[in-house]
Amino acid sequence: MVNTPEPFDAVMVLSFGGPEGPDDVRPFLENVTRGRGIPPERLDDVAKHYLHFGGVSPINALNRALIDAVRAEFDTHGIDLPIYFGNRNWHPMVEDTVATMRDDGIRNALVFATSAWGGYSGCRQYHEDIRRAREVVENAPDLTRLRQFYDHPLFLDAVADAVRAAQSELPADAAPARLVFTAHSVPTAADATGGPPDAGGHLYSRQVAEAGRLVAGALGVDDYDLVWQSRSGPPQVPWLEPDIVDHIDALHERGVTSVIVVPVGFVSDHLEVVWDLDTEARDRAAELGMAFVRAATAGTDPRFAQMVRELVQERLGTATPHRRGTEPEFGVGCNGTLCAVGCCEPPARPSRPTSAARG
Ligand SMILES: CC1=C(CCC(=O)O)c2cc3nc(cc4[nH]c(cc5[nH]c(cc1n2)c(C)c5CCC(=O)O)c(CCC(=O)O)c4C)C(CCC(=O)O)=C3C
Ligand SMILES: [Fe+2]
Repeated sequence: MVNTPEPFDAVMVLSFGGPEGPDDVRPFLENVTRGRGIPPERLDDVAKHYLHFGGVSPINALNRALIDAVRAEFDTHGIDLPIYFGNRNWHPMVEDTVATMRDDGIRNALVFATSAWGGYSGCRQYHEDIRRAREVVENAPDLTRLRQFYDHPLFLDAVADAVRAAQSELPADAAPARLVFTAHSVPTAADATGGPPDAGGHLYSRQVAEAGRLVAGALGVDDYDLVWQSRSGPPQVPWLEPDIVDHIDALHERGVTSVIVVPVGFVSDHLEVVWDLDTEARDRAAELGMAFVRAATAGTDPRFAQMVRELVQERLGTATPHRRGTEPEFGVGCNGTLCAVGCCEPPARPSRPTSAARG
């Protein structure tokens, strides 16, 4: 008997997860930072950011809206696959979702992870989530991750249009705005090991840089900045810099009076965007008398759901892959298999400082 592979029979949207009420905040943060050497002071701080918004991160609602939009895309394109939702750090947890899929008779699903990027946090960790869920769920379906999409034209076009919209929101008398792309910082050691061992490293920061370059190019801008945000971890551990807030200071010192911040590193307006940019960075710009507009994220643009549909169609063999970048693109894997042995190796975790060491 010929062993033909089973057809794909479902799609799972796999994301980070976020709290949906004040009581969720602490247990959510414990899940995120388990064993990661994040100082307790940082956690207290981040908890305050969440509690400032009633303990609700926008991320789950945004993912549910994305799933509705992808459902509509599937329906108009005759793609008859159910869509499931699972998270790494908060309910619906990926383990529970995979159990539900198994109970529904799903055998071979595609997985759309909501990060565009390679690297440990954006890519490998989603493979680890898939592997962990399949380990705890007996008779779990096969789960094949879709590719990284940092340079997908529909993603880049959505970001470019968000910048155009931001430009039109600037006060009429503002000077032409400096374009500043921003993405989540990661430890420089983690960035260095990003990608397969023989591919030169720094996959995450290279892809972010290329996405920024492609968006700026589409806008005809050749002088812009790329900065980082939302660093955590102990201060002695180096993370990608400069930080967005420090960069606003630096721009002010150089006489820049108007800025558009483009959170290209984030697919939707989750907490790092609404706190670190819309609160901290915006307040600093206001103190300095700078005009400040934050461009929208791509996740709610209809093109983003179209892109998810296209990525699925690529795997169904009904669409050709579209991409604009030249950086290598990885991320595909079945059942938690990495792109290559040792791909995106996490750095050694710094141990938590003891209370004695903290004084
Ligand atoms: C590269 C990257 C992305 C983009 C790729 C992707 O989208 O996956 C991302 C996304 C996100 N990060 C998020 C939240 C958090 N990240 C943390 C901590 C960390 N992030 C890191 C990196 C990234 N993170 C790293 C290296 C750490 C240090 C600890 C560790 O090595 O893992 C912490 C702990 C507290 C803190 O220190 O801030 C929180 C609460 C949320 C949800 C927000 C919401 O609730 O709306 C989202 C989408
Ligand atoms: Fe994060």
